[in-house]
Amino acid sequence: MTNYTVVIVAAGQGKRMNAGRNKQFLMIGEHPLIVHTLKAFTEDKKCREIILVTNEADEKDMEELIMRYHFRKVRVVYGGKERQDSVYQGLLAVSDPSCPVLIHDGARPFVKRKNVHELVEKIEESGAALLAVPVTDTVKQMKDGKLETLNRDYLWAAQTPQGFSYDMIRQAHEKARENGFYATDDAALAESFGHNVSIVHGNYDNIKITTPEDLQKASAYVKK
Ligand SMILES: Nc1ccn([C@@H]2O[C@H](COP(=O)(O)OP(=O)(O)OP(=O)(O)O)[C@@H](O)[C@H]2O)c(=O)n1
Ligand SMILES: C[C@](O)(CO)[C@H](O)COP(=O)(O)O
Repeated sequence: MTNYTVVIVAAGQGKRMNAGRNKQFLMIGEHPLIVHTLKAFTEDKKCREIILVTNEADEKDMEELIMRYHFRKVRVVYGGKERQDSVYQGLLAVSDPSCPVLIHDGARPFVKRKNVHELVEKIEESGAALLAVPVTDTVKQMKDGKLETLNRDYLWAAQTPQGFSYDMIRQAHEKARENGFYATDDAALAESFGHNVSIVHGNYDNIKITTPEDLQKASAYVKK
């Protein structure tokens, strides 16, 4: 398996967490959220470079964490208004465009190395892939007053990391910026650019910490 780069986006506001500060610094067990996420990659020999995208206001605290935990291979850059803008800033900072690039939410601390490696192998085969899990609820679509039940056999919940060959995802981001197109994940940009994106079956533990309830679940998970 080849080496890879990861862009970790952590420049959000954490509004739905309502903690009065960026949720990335909230404690899960003994460590801040973002430290759990960083460790998933700093401890992986296949990960060559980590671009950590942060807010200007959080830069000092992020640098302090990086020093305290002796994290190597991490470079900090500033993000943008939307998640997609932050990813783009991260992509601009990547040193080696010949490696596949993974894009990961700082807010997903429990990604498993096995899944990351399966993802990188799939990107080597097909150029673009994401971790996702089959949806377990019945999903309804309400549009123009009409309710429809979507066929669950075809539905997957998208997670991160999502990974791509560097040139392809950078071009997809640039095209989206030209057209003012915003999507909630990076795979959607590759799809809109006409690329096939493969799914790698992820893990239900790879949750995104979005609300106070997620933080409680995460704390229970690390205790276990
Ligand atoms: N302008 C932004 C917005 C989001 N993110 C990052 O994208 C990930 C997924 O976003 P989300 O969970 O929505 O985080 P927040 O934007 O912080 O939360 P909220 O939407 O509740 O404000 C997070 O790691 C977040 O820090 C980012 O880097 N830059
Ligand atoms: C990219 C993502 O994690 C896929 O599930 C998700 O869309 C990002 O979260 P947001 O709340 O849409 O920023």
